[in-house]
Amino acid sequence: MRRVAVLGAGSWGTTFAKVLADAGTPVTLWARRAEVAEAVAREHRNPEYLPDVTLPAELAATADADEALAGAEAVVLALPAQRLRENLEHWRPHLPEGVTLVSLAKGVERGTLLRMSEVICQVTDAGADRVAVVSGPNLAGEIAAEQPTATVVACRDHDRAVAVQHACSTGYFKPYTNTDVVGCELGGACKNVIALACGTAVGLGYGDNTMASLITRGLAEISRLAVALGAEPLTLAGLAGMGDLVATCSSPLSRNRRFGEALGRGMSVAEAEEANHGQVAEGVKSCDAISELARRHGVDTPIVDAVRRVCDGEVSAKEVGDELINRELKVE
Ligand SMILES: NC(=O)c1ccc[n+]([C@@H]2O[C@H](COP(=O)([O-])OP(=O)(O)OC[C@H]3O[C@@H](n4cnc5c(N)ncnc54)[C@H](O)[C@@H]3O)[C@@H](O)[C@H]2O)c1
Ligand SMILES: O=P(O)(O)OC[C@H](O)CO
Repeated sequence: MRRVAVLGAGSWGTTFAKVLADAGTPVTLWARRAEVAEAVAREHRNPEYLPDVTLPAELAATADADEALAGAEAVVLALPAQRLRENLEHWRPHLPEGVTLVSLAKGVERGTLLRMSEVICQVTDAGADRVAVVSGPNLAGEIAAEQPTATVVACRDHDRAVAVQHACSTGYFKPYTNTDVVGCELGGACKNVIALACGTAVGLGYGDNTMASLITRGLAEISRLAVALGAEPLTLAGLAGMGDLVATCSSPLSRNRRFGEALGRGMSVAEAEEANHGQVAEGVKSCDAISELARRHGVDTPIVDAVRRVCDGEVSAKEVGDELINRELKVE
C-alpha cells in the first residue's frame, strides 16, 4: 500500500501504526497532542500509552491531521467509539478520494445504536464496500512487544480487505480476511461487555468455572444478536468472536476486565474509571447501546443487560450475579 494514515495515538493506534511500519508500509500517525506526536517522531516512543516500547524509526508522526491524510491510500481510525463521529466530521473534507477507511474501534454508538462502520458510512458518504474493520484477540501491549497473534480484516470488498491484510502482515501479526463486517464488529463490541462481567466475577472472588460459564453464555448471546443483525454464525466462532472474547475475558491486561474487577470489589463506576488511569473501557460506554439494540431486535442478552444495570448504578455486582444464576431453567 502506498501510504497509510493512522488517526489516534492511544495504545492501539500507536501499536497498529508500529505493525504497519514493521510490515514495510509507509505510515503517518496522527496524535491529538503535539507533545505525543513529537515524542513518537523524534524519540520513537509514546511515553503515555506504550512507555516501554521503542517504535520503528520509519514511523512518522504529526499533530496535523491534514498532513497525515495527504496522499493516504487507507485511513485507519483509532479513536474510542463514542468519539469517532465528531472527529470524522472534522476530517471528512480532507479525506483523499476513494480512500479505504479502516475502523479499529470496538463499540456501538450511543443514541444512534450504529456500528462503527455505519457511523463512517453515514458521516463520509462512503459506500459500505470502502469500509474495513480490524478485530480479533489483539491486546495492544502484547502486540507492541511483538508477541504472535492473529486478527481479522473484514470488508465487504474482498480486494480491499486483502490490500489491508498485506499492509499489516508481519512476523508477529497474522491477519485473515472476512467479508462479514457485521459479525466482526459485533464480536468486538460485545466481548468488551462480557469481559466486564468476567472481571466483576473475579472481583467478587469467583473462579474459573464462573468465568468459563460467563464466556460461554456470553458467546451465545453475542452470536444470537449478531446473527439477528445479519452476521454469519461462523464468524462468531472465529478470531473476532470467540478468539477476542477469550483473550479479553482472561487477560489481566484488558481494560474492560480490570474495570469489571474494580466494580466487583465494590468500586463505583467513577472510582473504577480513575483506577483504569483514564484509559477507555469501551464496554462501559457501549453496554446501554448494545442492550437497547438487542431489545429492539427481540434478542435475549441477560449478561449484557446485567452489566448495563451495574454500570448505571441500578444494582450491585453481587445482586446481579445472584439474579443471573437464579434465572429460569432452560435448554442450552
Ligand atoms: N488497546 C487495545 O488493546 C485495543 C485493541 C483492539 C481494539 N481496541 C479498540 O481501539 C479503540 C481505541 O482504543 P485505544 O486502546 O487506542 O484507546 P486509548 O484509551 O489507549 O487511546 C485513545 C486515543 O484516543 C484519543 N482521544 C480520546 N478522546 C478523544 C477525542 N475526543 N478526540 C480525539 N481523540 C481522542 C486519545 O488522545 C488517545 O490517543 C477502542 O475502541 C478500543 O476498544 C483497543
Ligand atoms: O483492553 P481492552 O479490554 O479494551 O481490550 C483490548 C482488545 O480489544 C483485545 O482484543
